[in-house]
Amino acid sequence: MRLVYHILVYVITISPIIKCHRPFGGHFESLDDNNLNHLQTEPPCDVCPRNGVCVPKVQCPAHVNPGSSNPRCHIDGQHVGVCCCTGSNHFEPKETQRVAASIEDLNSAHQQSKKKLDELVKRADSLLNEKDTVVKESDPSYGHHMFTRAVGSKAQELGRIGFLSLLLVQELKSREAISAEDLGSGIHRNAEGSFCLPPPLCPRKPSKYRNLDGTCNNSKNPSWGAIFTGFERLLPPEYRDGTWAFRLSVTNGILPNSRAVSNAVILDGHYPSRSHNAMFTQFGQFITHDISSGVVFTTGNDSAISCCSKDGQDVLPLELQHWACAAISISPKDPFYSQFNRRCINFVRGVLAPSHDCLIGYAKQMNGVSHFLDLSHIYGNSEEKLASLRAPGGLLKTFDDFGRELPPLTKENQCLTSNNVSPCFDSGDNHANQILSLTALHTLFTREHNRIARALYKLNPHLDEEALFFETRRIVQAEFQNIVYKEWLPLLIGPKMMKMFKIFTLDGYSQVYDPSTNPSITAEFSGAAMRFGHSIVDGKMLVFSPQTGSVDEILSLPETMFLPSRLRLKYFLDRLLTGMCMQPMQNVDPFMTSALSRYLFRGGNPFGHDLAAINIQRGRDYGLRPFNDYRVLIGSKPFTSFQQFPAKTAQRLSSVYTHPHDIDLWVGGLLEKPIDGGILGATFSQIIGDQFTKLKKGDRYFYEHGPDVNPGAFTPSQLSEIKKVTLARIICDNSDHIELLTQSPYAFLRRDLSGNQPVPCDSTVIPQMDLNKFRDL
Ligand code: HEM
Ligand SMILES: [Ca+2]
Repeated sequence: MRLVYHILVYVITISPIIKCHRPFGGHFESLDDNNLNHLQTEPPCDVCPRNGVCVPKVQCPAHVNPGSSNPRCHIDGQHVGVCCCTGSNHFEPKETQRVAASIEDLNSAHQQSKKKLDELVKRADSLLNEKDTVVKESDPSYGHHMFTRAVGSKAQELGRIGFLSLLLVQELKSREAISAEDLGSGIHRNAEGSFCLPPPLCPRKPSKYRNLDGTCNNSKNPSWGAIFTGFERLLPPEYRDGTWAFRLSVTNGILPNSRAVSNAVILDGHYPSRSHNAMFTQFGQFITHDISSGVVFTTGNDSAISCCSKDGQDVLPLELQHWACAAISISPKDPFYSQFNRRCINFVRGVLAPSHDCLIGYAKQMNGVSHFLDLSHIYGNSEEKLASLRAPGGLLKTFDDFGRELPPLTKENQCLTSNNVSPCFDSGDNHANQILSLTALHTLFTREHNRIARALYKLNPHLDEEALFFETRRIVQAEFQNIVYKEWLPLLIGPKMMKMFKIFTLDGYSQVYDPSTNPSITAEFSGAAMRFGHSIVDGKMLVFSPQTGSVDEILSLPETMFLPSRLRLKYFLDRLLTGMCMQPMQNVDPFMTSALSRYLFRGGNPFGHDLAAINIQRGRDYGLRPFNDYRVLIGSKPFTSFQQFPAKTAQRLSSVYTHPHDIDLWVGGLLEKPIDGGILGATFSQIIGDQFTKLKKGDRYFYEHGPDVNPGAFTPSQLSEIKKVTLARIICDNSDHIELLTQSPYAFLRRDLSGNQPVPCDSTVIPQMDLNKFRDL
């Protein structure tokens, strides 16, 4: 119990109060917060001038601009931040209006860009007749396609409009009708409406339940957080041309090849965590799938674009490449792929989102799910999808496998094999089959919905089916948010960050809803920071029988991808859940299992994809700035010499990168030492802390917000019941109870930690929510 107690105390401890000694000016001893190396010489002070608000540095990007003066301050009298008057804007507001392009320029550029798009589409369609331009289903790249495609055709349709906006910007830029600063700030008024979308129509009286697609959450900005909108940015992108082209090295040459960086810096290794378990890892991916899903371009007939030829033996010649191709070439000396004669990793660029506000600028990549934590991967993002998932009685459809409820079956091509014996499961996002442990979480939350719906019906027989379904959804969404903020996130970023971002879960309603906070996922979060998760995946999956007390199976990861049929075995779910809670997570470090860096989605092949190379390339696709820029954003020092890294790391980095300033964000973030009480370095911690702050402050329907702001608010007594729910309770209530009859109370920590030994599921140590508080809804 003692170790768990310490970890939890960690999570809720208040760090010592830093006193504000003097007003601005003068010197002070460095307040090195373990990893928050503050650079300025100003002492912090409690009161911000010019009505500024004291925020963590990551939330005030304008502070990095030359000439900006954001004095340091104490957040809550305890943590060091900066006084901010610019919010999440990248630039200080200008006193003079910028000169916009003339209407004539805009109109003619508009015509030109439409013509260009037509030509590009025609050319792309004609490529379909050529050999090797579409990915074969047997190729590892096909698994990647299955993972990055959106539900339905709307993403690609809207992506065309987003792409048209980009062509317009590029045309304006070639005419010098748009300034670099306009591109950087991403704002420039559009001339004609067809580039942008009408705002979503919202009822005057807001609904008690969130919209499925995330629209109408914010009454002034109803598209904020909606599906198919763009990722926002902490810092403006770094594109070579200011719009979409991959960035260059500081030396003006091209950046090192993404596969070469993966080979040199991201190694395979086994470094198990002493505290966190594989359930923590899996829940991270489950959270990700709710809030972030980049979509990549497909061909006109929605097939997977291939940028490689002859089964990956080469990169396609330029004249045969789709405009969205950014293939990663592989060196003939590659230590792994060379033995299979592979010289090319397929890579297709992310779809661009059209804007809702008719403002254009640099490319913004599209999110293919609602940005909010609303279990959209369970319920879907549209009426049609939800209709296909619903069953009578306020329930979600399930597949009754001899009395065991599994997610419903799908005939869509989402698995490597699919027939009556080897089922393939449906979900809100079509990604549930990616890995068995993910399918297990989909199973738990689908069952939780049905468990609550049945119980609510007994308490509220008057409720019609519609109300029963949506009341249940509201409760399950709240349980999920509670687990994310109360259990999972503190174990990720640690108590200091939770405190600094003010996202601790306290009793009662929270008072932090802020209608000026845009909840959207940032490109930095999606394209790099949250991908820390790829480093904590173990190449093996433990299946453990609690009944016999022995390991039942150790599955190698590739065997668990898009092959969910094991879940049909009577004992499997209980044994898998037990194994996930027992097995350690891998540490966050520059090590990644070769199951992801060499064998990803291998199917029947002796090799697979390299997820590390893909992450690096995706960061460049998204225009993420170098790692150093984000270090400066959070108040840490940039790296100016490779010698500042440990010797071996320095040698690996310098074998590929020309200068430390070129290091990609995902790579650099994994190299940082974890901060106190957390498992991530300072840069990833702050990018992720900022994101989860936005997802709370900018979500009107957040479960803790009270009736003054939240149309779906719970009563105080209902809220305190929801706050009792832990993942351990969800596991206990929804496993098969064939072998899993006990569970560790802290489901994200290893079962072998003292104090976390399994207790019977009806033990009060794993509290239950009293649904009686939901009578008379
Ligand atoms: C076996 C486990 C996993 C596999 C096979 C996997 C695979 C993938 C793949 C193929 C992509 C798309 C890459 C691209 O084209 O850019 C992706 C994206 C991503 N993954 Fe994972 N992943 C796994 C686990 C995780 C975990 C544990 C986390 C977090 C804790 C995570 C976070 C992310 C994020 C944030 C993205 C970007 C999502 C987006 O497109 O917006 N993944 N992953
Ligand atoms: Ca969502």
